[in-house]
Amino acid sequence: MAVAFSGGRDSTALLHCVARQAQVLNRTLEAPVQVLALHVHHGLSSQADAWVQHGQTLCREWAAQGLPVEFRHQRLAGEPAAGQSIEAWAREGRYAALAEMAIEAGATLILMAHHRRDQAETLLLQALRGGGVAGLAGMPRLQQRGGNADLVWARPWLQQGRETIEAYVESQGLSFVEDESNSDPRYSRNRLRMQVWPALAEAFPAAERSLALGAQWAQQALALQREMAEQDLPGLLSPQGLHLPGLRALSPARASNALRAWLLQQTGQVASARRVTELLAREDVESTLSWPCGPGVLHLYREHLSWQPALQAGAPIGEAKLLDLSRPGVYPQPDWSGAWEVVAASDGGVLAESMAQVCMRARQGGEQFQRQPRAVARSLKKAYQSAALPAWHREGPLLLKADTQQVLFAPGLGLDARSWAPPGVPQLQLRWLRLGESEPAPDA
Ligand SMILES: Nc1ncnc2c1ncn2[C@@H]1O[C@H](COP(=O)(O)OP(=O)(O)OP(=O)(O)O)[C@@H](O)[C@H]1O
Repeated sequence: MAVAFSGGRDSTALLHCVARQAQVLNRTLEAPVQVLALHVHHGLSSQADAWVQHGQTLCREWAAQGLPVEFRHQRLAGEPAAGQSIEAWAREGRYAALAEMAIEAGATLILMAHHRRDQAETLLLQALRGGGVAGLAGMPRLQQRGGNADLVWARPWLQQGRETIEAYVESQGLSFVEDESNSDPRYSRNRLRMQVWPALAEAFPAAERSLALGAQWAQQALALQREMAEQDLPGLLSPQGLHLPGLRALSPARASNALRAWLLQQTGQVASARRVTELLAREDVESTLSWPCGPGVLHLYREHLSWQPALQAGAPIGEAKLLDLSRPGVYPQPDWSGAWEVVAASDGGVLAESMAQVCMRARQGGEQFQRQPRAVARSLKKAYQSAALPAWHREGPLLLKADTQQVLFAPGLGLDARSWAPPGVPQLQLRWLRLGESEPAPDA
């Protein structure tokens, strides 16, 4: 068993409490329980090394006093992706690191020290962001994450008042660290804690308890929503996708619920309220339409919605790869869910020898592209902007000359004019085909 141990007051109390119970249990158990204290160093605070040190020392002292506790830690590598908040990056990295440490040590249960005040704050913050039932449900007591069925995450103190934990820490004389970022007003939770909570608790003394109860009701409502979607979706799904008129035949609330559940299953992301409302209100269900949606593209075709993951420019899809495309044929590229089609032509193409050694890779930024022979090469980004190509028409890898890394072919734009062969001489035309497409992609 493991405790996610930040070194802060609450997880110090939880770790101590669990270790004491394990100590008592171990007197009667044949195979003694060892409590792992798992700490994540986010690499964000100048204090973080000292927190690791503190955790290590504390656990050693407790072990010396007979508590069955062992400290482990992991430092996060990398940094937030473009557009990702530091908080989200740290949270994701923390959960991944905790899971990795637990699995490595053979633990199947990780306890976290969130308590009733944390739950009340979560509900309030979600409400203030306009969150739906899933947000208002706050944090679950038990959960599995990332499809890993071997690991259970538990919050045993979710019904525990903050004061009780404070009293425990004091009575046991526990030392803990204070994270200076907990008073940084740039974080909404801190603003809520510092500016709103004191006034709220004074005006409504039962606020913490009542809000935590509200989260419990929302958890029930969330379970009902999920059950409803499980009942409604199978009848609406076929190999063509989700039948939009069938969906709209349901009551508005059920239709919206089923659509949101399906979009979440497909994209792994919560759909925006605007997207859901707009899809359900569409009259032109016979039209062929596509929208960027989460990490992919949502298509409407013959009354059915389907979703395809996009291979985004710059995404880490495989390594750069050297190819010989100097002969006509189809060259599947499973990493990219597509294939190169090379056909013999007498104009609009590139000389076969230029295709004997080409480099295929994702966009990295900084590439140049020339659209016309008498134009100048300019940034690929600008070329895309002026071509006003929707993102999903830019799918597929770049092809570059292997020696100079000059772009030969860009998805959606086609061949770079610097490589065009003179008309009339034998040459090759190139197309990027997406898997499952009978028609060529509009690059050609
Ligand atoms: N760096 C970390 N390493 C391990 N677990 C962590 C870390 N940060 C947070 N946790 C876990 O997530 C819970 C909630 O996180 P939160 O950021 O509210 O904690 P905190 O204020 O840093 O510390 P505490 O909850 O211990 O007072 C913690 O109680 C702990 O179980």
